[in-house]
Amino acid sequence: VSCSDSSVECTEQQLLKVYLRVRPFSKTELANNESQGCVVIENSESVLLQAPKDSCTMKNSEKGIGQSVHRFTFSHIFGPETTQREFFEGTMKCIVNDYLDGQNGLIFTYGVTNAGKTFTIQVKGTPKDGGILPRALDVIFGHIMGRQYQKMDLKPYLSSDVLKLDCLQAKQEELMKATVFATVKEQKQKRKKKKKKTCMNQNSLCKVNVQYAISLNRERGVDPKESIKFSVWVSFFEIYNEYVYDLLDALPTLKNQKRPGLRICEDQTGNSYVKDLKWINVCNAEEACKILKTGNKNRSLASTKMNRQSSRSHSIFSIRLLRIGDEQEILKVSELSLCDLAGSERCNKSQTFGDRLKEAGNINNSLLILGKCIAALRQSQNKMKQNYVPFRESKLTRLFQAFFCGRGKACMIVNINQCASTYDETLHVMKFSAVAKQVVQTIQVRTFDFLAPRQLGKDGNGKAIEKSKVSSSLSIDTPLSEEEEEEEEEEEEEVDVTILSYKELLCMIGNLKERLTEQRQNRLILEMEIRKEMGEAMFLQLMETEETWSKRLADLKETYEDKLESRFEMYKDAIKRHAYLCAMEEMENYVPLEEFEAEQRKVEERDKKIAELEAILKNLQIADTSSSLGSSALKVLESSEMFTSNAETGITLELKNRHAEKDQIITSFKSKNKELKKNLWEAGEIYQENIKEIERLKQEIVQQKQEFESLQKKQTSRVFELEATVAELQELLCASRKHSSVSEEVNQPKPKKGLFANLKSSVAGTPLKSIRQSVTNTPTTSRNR
Ligand SMILES: Nc1ncnc2c1ncn2[C@@H]1O[C@H](COP(=O)(O)OP(=O)(O)OP(=O)(O)O)[C@@H](O)[C@H]1O
Repeated sequence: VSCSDSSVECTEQQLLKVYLRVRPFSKTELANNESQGCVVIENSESVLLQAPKDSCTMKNSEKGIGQSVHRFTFSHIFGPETTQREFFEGTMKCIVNDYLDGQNGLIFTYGVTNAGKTFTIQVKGTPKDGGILPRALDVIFGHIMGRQYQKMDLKPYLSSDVLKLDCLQAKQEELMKATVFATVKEQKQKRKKKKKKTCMNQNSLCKVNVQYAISLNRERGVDPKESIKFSVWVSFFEIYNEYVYDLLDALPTLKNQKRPGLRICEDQTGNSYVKDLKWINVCNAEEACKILKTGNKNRSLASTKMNRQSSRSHSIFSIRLLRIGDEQEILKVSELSLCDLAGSERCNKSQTFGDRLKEAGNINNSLLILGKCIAALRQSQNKMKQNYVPFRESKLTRLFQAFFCGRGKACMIVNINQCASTYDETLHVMKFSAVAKQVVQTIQVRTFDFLAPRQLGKDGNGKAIEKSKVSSSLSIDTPLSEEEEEEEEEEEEEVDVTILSYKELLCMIGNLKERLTEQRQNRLILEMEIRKEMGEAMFLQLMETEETWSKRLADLKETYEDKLESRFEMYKDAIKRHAYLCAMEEMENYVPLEEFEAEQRKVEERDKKIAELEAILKNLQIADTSSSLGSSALKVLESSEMFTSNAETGITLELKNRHAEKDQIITSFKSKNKELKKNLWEAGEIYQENIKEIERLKQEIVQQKQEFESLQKKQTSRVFELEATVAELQELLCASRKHSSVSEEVNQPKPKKGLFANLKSSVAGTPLKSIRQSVTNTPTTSRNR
């Protein structure tokens, strides 16, 4: 603790208290095998988180990214068996005590949906087992018991001031309170039976808690006869989709009517407050609980996959305690705020769509900014220099800003469940809280004189109050249209200038200028940090996406492979069937390769024989041989045909045997078959040609025979002619010889004359022997003749 002036200001530095509460398993969770030993509480300050098999963390650690086991330390850890009372005493006692001494306090619960945040703060379940809020109320009212300020003319105003109300305004306050309670009554009448039971429970709870409060007061050494009076005021609002709504405003009855949104402003001290928020004066814990109930009724709840009654907004219940002196002077105003943050679940896990998706986006965004603020606060401590803290980026952090900047004590309650299915989210929450735990808070210890609240109204700025009241009534009664709301948002000034004097305005401008320069300087650093953070977040997201896609890819590959395989089998069968049918159809024409080759050889042989035949036929002189050759060629052809038909029967058998094993050969055989057919056709052609040739040769033989015979006849007739000529010549010769012998005897030989004389000389020139020889060359038959 460091004090600059002990009577005026003291500052205290302490680490932000972060408590962990582990929720027990529900029956359904146990049945769903959610209990996989993910959360192991080592001792009251340390917990071990072990990644279950199917979590992203485990998969990443298997890839070498990150670890599967994480250890976290907290200010205190409360196990699943911890009762509500034990939890309250372990966490809230100190804060509530400080609050009663005039210190501000903020408690916020953080955790995934269904982790027990609302259970921890409020009265979910049985009323006997109330959370920290009803218990804190009991302690507060126990503390001020018998010392309550009975009137309603001193009302909290702005962030920490008090407004002095006149009679009429005080009456209006009473009326407003009655209106709020009337809605509870209406509800009560509807469920009379249930109400009786609840009231009894609440009464019994109150009795128990009042006794408990008295004992606490005794512990704290409170004097019940102290002259100071107390006035307690409560408010309850929610931040839903970055809009602030008063939960004590009745919900619009008309369907298209919009809920009036409230604005966050800053007063002259720079502290944020919700403008026009309803503050209700409560006399006891029961009344405060009624307010809580009314607000809960108007709260944005929805049934998500993970929680049937999930809070979709951040709700803040605030209790302002006015310490009033003997002369109605305000000595102190302290505020205790309990914030039930919406679940920090991820969209895919909770299967959010439409409105739920938008809500989740806004919830995650404001929680992200809260995380950024906490990280920035921690960094500025480490670097020992002022760091830009983005408080103003979300409504939630704007309201929390004062608590982190010394206006009071903040404490964080981290709620987790032990379910394996939400492990990754739980780990994220734990990492967030690990950063938060390192934040050092600088708390201004408020002494009696320090920052005494301003009392406005009767002796203060009456004009400002009037204005405020007018705007308040306007804001509450007239719902703004969407455009108007947007316009207002744009025009919105952070400070409610209506309450400031000219000097204050100048001062504020100066402050703003300073802040602007500071912010400009910090902007570059912030940008770098954001880039880094974004990079890290994107890397993680990319890793997750890659993993999901690679998994999907593998699955797809597998299914396609299966499909392809089955389709391939199908096609194979179809081809087999088709080939079989084709083969059956073409069975008669089918000739195996060996047979085809044998046939080819035969065709070649036949060609040879035909060639020989042709050679023989050319020799026209040997007619008999040629005719016999022709017949033998015919026989050869006939035998080849017979051979082919025999081969065909063999082929059919062969095909049947081979068909099953050699599907692939079918195609090649088909082509060969075609070739064979072609060859056979060619062979047939040749065969036909040969037959024609043989016919032609036969005709030629007959023709030549005829010519030969006619030639023979001509020769014979020629021989006869020659023989006749010879006979004539012989006669002539004889006659000439006789004549020559007579003339020799009588006269001198006479000279040769005319044809006869020439013939005689030629016969005399040609020896008789050669003539006879030519005659002997003629056939014997003709010679005989
Ligand atoms: N410590 C506990 N002991 C027994 N039951 C618990 C405890 N904490 C929570 N539960 C039960 O768990 C369920 C979820 O709790 P709760 O609604 O408080 O979660 P939440 O974190 O507020 O969820 P959301 O963020 O969605 O509003 C409730 O049924 C509640 O009764």
